[in-house]
Amino acid sequence: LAAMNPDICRERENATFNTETLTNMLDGSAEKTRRRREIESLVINDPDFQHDDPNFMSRSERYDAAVKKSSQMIMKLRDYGISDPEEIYFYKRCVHRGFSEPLDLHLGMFLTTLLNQASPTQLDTFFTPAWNLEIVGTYAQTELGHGTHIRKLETTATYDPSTQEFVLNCPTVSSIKWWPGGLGKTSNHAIVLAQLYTLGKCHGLHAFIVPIRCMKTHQPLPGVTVGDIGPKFGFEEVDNGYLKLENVRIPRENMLMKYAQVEPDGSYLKPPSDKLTYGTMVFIRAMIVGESARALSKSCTIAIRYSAVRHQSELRPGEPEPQILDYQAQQYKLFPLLAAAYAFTFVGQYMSDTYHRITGHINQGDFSQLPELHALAAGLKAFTTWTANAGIEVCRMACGGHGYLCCSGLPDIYVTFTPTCTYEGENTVMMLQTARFLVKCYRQAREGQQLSGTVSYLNEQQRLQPQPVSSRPTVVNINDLASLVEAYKLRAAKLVEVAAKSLQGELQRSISQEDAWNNSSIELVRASDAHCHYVVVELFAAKLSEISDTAVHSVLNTLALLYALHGITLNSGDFLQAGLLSVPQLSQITQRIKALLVEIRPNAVALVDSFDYNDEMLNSVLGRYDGNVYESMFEWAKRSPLNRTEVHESYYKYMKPLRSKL
Ligand SMILES: CCCCCCCC/C=C\CCCCCCCCCCCCC/C=C/C(=O)SCCNC(=O)CCNC(=O)[C@H](O)C(C)(C)COP(=O)(O)OP(=O)(O)OC[C@H]1O[C@@H](n2cnc3c(N)ncnc32)[C@H](O)[C@@H]1OP(=O)(O)O
Ligand SMILES: Cc1cc2nc3c(=O)[nH]c(=O)nc-3n(C[C@H](O)[C@H](O)[C@H](O)COP(=O)(O)OP(=O)(O)OC[C@H]3O[C@@H](n4cnc5c(N)ncnc54)[C@H](O)[C@@H]3O)c2cc1C
Repeated sequence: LAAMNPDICRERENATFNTETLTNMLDGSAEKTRRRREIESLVINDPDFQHDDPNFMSRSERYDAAVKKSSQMIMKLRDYGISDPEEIYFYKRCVHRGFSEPLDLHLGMFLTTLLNQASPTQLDTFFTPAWNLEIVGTYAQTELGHGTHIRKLETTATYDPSTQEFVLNCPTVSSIKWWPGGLGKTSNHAIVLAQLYTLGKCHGLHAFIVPIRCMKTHQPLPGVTVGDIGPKFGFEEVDNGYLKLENVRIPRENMLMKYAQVEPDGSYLKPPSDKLTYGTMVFIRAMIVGESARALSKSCTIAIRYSAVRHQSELRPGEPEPQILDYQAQQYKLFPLLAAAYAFTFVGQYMSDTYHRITGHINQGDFSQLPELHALAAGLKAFTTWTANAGIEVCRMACGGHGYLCCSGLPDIYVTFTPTCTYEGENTVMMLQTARFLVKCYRQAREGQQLSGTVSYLNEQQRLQPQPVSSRPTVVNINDLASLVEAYKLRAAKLVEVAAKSLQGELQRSISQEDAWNNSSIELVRASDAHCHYVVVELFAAKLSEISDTAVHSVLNTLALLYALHGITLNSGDFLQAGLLSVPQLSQITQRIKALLVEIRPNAVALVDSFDYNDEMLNSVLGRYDGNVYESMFEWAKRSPLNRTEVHESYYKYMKPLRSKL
């Protein structure tokens, strides 16, 4: 066993707080940490889950290995009696080392849609076989022609009362289902989103359980054309697929009927809200917020540990080369991202709690908070994925050339994470959904309604009327987190107002509501962004009040200040324009940020250690806990398939003959 790298040892010795205390806080409690580690070690010590490096495998081999692991995973979850969704998720993440896998859509969307949208009778019929993996399903909504504007999806489900069946059709090329994970080769069923026609009338999108492959032979059923859509930017383990349905008949009982129903005679019963069909997307959007935190915290772990062991260039003449983590510019790249990773972890927990709380009410028949849940999940999904996506790339470049190697782990994190900006609702489109809610709330507040929840600040609009900057006291105290939260809130209020006024101005030019909306999109997206930024800063600050350990409190307070101040510098125009900040304060903020970087520096490694990614999960030579990066990089390179023979066959085939010809 190689000794621990001395630099990284020193970093750990210099930390001012106990990493285990912080890990427990991130997990929720010491018991939760213990259980998570227990589950992870079940996987790590399991010989069935030892695997070849996917970087040295073809796509087909990678898919094969992933299906093998997924199948074993299902058996083992059963054997160990792990059935809590959160614990399944820990286990799954560890088995697949953070990669997406062929059963994701089955576990994340097929089962969830069943649970939320099937009637009790349908649950009896479908849930147990799906839980036992006899039924393997996916969520087939997107078509070649439409991903975003789902009201225009073209797949139809037409009810035939004579046989009490639905007849499903993809009538055009653009109506072919395209993208669903696990659809190409793995699934034998799909939840298909289709336009429901009954008694000659279209009732919009509804969800149907459609068998697509024979349960015995796994061959596609008659009328079903199904396959893999081909290699992608990443997601190599996943068989994202296409599906064309031609006169495929399914029983009436296969339409999910918890809310909307079609009676045997074809009459249609409306759901209490037609947005309930979109519920699974809200669930995954809420989950993605936590994924942003994970992707960013992993990337920071790799880049910060590596920066602690990497020495480069000369800082002071005659002295040894410093750790690259000592460069202010390096700290300025990484520490705000570290702060964001912490912020998003707390926001992810909040989003998950909020989802479960409001879904609880929905299940009791109270739909009043659905619009806020939708707006929050959509906005925070977009806000956090955009930041994390850009942040992963910053971390990669902060590792210099070695960050470009697959063994750094960073390319895989990036290609696996980046589609979260697109799937489950393209980010710009999601920001515009949040803006729609904000503008509505703004108008309600103007009409005198009292708003509650995350938008309650819009109640204070009278107080926020524009005043000349000079006549108004400067709002921000840059050393006080509560004051920074207030500034973010006022910025959000201001930008919501700017967006609402833009709409109003456009409408006064007597153009249509829709054109006014399109002509105000830039303001609308900015308003949502400011709203989400406020929510994140507010939640980070609120989290601090729950921390009793003074050492941990102190270091997280520093991170929260850095997160808030750095966000102000990135958006200084907004704060200046709104009169929330003065020009001299901007340079004070820069000075304050520099001081915060210095404060964080001795704790940087401990702060990433606290995320508690074991080496198997991190899968990065640069992010290794022991810091022995060069040795393991050399070992990894030796295993490259090109090195299997000393002389590659291409030499004999092309180079050698060429030489004799010249
Ligand atoms: C024993 C216990 C068992 C437990 C088992 C539990 C199961 C789990 C088990 C284990 C857990 C393990 C976990 C496994 C991990 C799994 C990992 C999962 C990985 C997932 C990978 C995902 C891959 C990707 C999938 C996809 O991408 S699916 C497709 C997603 N597609 C979209 O998101 C489409 C985006 N478009 C839209 O959402 C909409 O069309 C729109 C653009 C938002 C709306 O357009 P518009 O035309 O305006 O819509 P309208 O219909 O007119 O509605 C306007 C109106 O509605 C409101 N609205 C809109 N959306 C919603 C919503 N979702 N909810 C509520 N309200 C909504 C909108 O605000 C408007 O309201 P107003 O009119 O009032 O203003
Ligand atoms: C890896 C991956 C996995 C996926 N898995 C699934 C799955 O399992 N099941 C499934 O059903 N789907 C899946 N999808 C599809 C995914 O949900 C869609 O790609 C996504 O919803 C975006 O839709 P789109 O591709 O039609 O983009 P488009 O809507 O065509 O977006 C293109 C551009 O147009 C802009 N735009 C579109 N509408 C508006 C608007 N109203 N206002 C302003 N700008 C607009 C967007 O901002 C974007 O810049 C997956 C996609 C990927 C990449």
